[in-house]
Amino acid sequence: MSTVKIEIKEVSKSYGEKGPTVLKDVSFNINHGEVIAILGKSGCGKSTLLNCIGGFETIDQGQIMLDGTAVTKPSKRCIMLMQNYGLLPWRSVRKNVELGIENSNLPTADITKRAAHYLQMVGLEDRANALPSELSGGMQQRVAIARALAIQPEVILMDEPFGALDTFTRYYLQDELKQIQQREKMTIVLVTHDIDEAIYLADRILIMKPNPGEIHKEVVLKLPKDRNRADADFQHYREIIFNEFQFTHDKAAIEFNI
Ligand SMILES: Nc1ncnc2c1ncn2[C@@H]1O[C@H](COP(=O)(O)OP(=O)(O)OP(=O)(O)O)[C@@H](O)[C@H]1O
Repeated sequence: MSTVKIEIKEVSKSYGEKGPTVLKDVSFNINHGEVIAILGKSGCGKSTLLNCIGGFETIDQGQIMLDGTAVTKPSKRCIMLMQNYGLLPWRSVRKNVELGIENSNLPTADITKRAAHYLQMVGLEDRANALPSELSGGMQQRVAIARALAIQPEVILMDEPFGALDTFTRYYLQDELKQIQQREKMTIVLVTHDIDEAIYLADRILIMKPNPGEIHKEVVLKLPKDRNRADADFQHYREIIFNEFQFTHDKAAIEFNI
C-alpha cells in the first residue's frame, strides 16, 4: 500500500500584499517513492509551487506537510535540483559533491566515500578532480545530481533539470535518473516543459492552469516503469496531454518541447 509523503492542502499564495494570486486552493498528495511531473504554461505557478513544497517560499493559506509535519523552512530531507546546476566553479567535482554533507556529523572518511559512491553512480568517478568548467553541460548536471543524491534526501524537487541540455544528453540523463530513482526509491517532484520527459519519468502528471495557478487535470500514467517513447501507449498519453494544451487547435503553446 502506498503511503503519503507530501500533503498539499488548499494552498494559496501571492507575492506581496497586493500581488495577484499565484496559487489558489492547490490540493494534492504525493506518495512515498512516487515521481510526479508538473506541466503547465509559462507563469502558471509551477516553480512557485515547487518552492513552497521545499520551504523556500511561504504560503498564505493552507498547509504543506512532509510526513505529517508542516513544512516551514528548507530542509535536507527535501532538496531542490536547479536547471543551472548551482555548482561552485572554484571547487573540484568531488568537492562540489561533498558540499551538501561536509557540515554534517559524518566522519571525513565517510564523506569522501559517499561522494565517491554517488560520483560513480552518475559515471563521473574519473572526473572527480576536474573543475566544473572542464565538463560539458550534461556532465555538470550529473555532478549536481550526484551532489543532491549524496545528501540522501527523501524528496528531490527538480525545476526543469534537463531543460538546457541537447536531446541525447537529456535522454541519457532521464534514463540515469529513472534507474537511480528505482534503486534509491526517493520521491521526485519534477517541473518540466517537456511533455515526453513527463510521460517518460512520472507516475502521475499534474497539469496546471494559470491566473490563478490551479491544478487543472491529473493524468495517471498506467505504463510499465520501462517505457518506450515509440509505443502506442506512450502516444496515447501524448495525445491526452496535447489535447489539454490545445495543440491540435490554433492556439499552440510553443514553449513546450515535443
Ligand atoms: N519572487 C517573485 N516575486 C514576485 N512575483 C513572482 C515571483 N516569482 C514568481 N512570480 C510571479 O508568479 C507567477 C508564477 O511564476 P512561476 O515562476 O511560479 O511560474 P512558472 O509556471 O514556473 O513559469 P515558467 O514556466 O515560465 O518558469 C508569475 O506571474 C511570476 O511573475
